[in-house]
Amino acid sequence: MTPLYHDLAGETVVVFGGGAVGSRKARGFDEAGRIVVVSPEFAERLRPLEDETTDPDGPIELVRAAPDADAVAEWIDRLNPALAVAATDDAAVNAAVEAAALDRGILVNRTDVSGGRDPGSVVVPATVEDDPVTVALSTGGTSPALAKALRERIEAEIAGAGEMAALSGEIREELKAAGVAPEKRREAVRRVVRSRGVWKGLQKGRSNGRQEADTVIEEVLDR
Ligand SMILES: C[C@@]1(CC(=O)O)c2cc3[nH]c(cc4nc(cc5[nH]c(cc(n2)[C@H]1CCC(=O)O)[C@@](C)(CC(=O)O)[C@@H]5CCC(=O)O)C(CC(=O)O)=C4CCC(=O)O)c(CCC(=O)O)c3CC(=O)O
Ligand SMILES: NC(=O)C1=CN([C@@H]2O[C@H](COP(=O)(O)OP(=O)(O)OC[C@H]3O[C@@H](n4cnc5c(N)ncnc54)[C@H](O)[C@@H]3O)[C@@H](O)[C@H]2O)C=CC1
Repeated sequence: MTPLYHDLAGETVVVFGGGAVGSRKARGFDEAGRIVVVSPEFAERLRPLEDETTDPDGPIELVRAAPDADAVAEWIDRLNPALAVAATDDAAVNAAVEAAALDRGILVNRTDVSGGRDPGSVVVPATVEDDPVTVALSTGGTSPALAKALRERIEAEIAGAGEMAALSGEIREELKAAGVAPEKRREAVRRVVRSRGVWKGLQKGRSNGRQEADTVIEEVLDR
C-alpha cells in the first residue's frame, strides 16, 4: 500500500452507517467541506447536545435512512462525494457501497474487510497531528489495534513538531530570500530540525527557539 495525503477541502464525504465505527471515521474527515452520515440510527457521539445550535466538530450532516444494497448507488449519485465510507453492519450494503463507488471512480473505504483491495479502495490510517505536522500509520490492514497502540506512542514523540515546522519553515524562507547558497541553506535547515537546543528552546517559547536556531545557523554560515 502506498500512503498519500488527500486534500478533502471543499469535497463531500458520505459515510453509510452511523455506529461506533462510522462515527469515528466521520469525525476523522473534519477537513472535508461536507460530511454526510446516512444511517437509521446514530451513535451518541454524532448526536449534537440538546442545547447546541451548531455542531462544534464541523459540518457533519445526519440523514436518517437505511438504503438497501440496490438504493446505495442513487445516494452516491445524489451526493456526488469524493470518498464513500462503507461502515454499516450489513455486509451486502457495504459491498454495494464499494461497487457503486468503484464504478464511478470515487474513492471508497470499506471498514469491514482488511485484504483484497481494488485500486480506488483506501484504508484509514491511525493519525497523530501537531498542526501542520501529521503522522499516518497503517499496518497494511493486518492489525488495526497495533496501529492504535503505535499512534499512542508517537503522540508523545511528535509533541512540539508543529512549532518546529513553523520555525524551520520560516528560516527556510528567510535564507532563500537572503540569497544564501543552496548547500549552506539546506545544511542550516537540516541542523536546526535536529538540534536538541532548538527543540528545548521551543518548549519555553517561540523566541527562545528562534535564538537557539540563530546560533546554529551562524555556525553553519560562518564556516
Ligand atoms: C483495514 C481497515 C479499514 C479501514 O477501516 O480503513 C480496518 C479494518 C478493520 N478494523 C477492525 C477492528 C478494529 N479497528 C480498530 C481501530 C482502528 N482501525 C483503523 C483502521 C482500519 N481498520 C483499516 C486498517 C488500518 C491499518 O492498516 O492498520 C484505525 C487505525 C483508523 C480509524 O478507524 O480511525 C483505528 C485506530 C484509530 C486510532 O485509535 O488511532 C480496533 C481497535 C479498537 O477498537 O480499540 C479494532 C479492534 C481490534 C482488532 O480487531 O484489531 C476490523 C475487525 C472488525 C470485526 O472484528 O468485526 C476490521 C475489518 C477486518 O479486519 O476484516
Ligand atoms: N474498520 C474499523 O476500524 C472497524 C470495523 N469494524 C466493522 O465495521 C462495521 C460496523 O461496526 P460498528 O460501527 O461497531 O457497528 P454498529 O452496529 O455500532 O453500527 C452499524 C451502523 O450501521 C447502521 N446501518 C445498518 N444498516 C444500514 C443501512 N442499510 N444503511 C445505513 N446504515 C445502516 C446501523 O443502524 C448502525 O448505526 C462492522 O461490520 C464491523 O465488522 C468494527 C470495528 C472496527
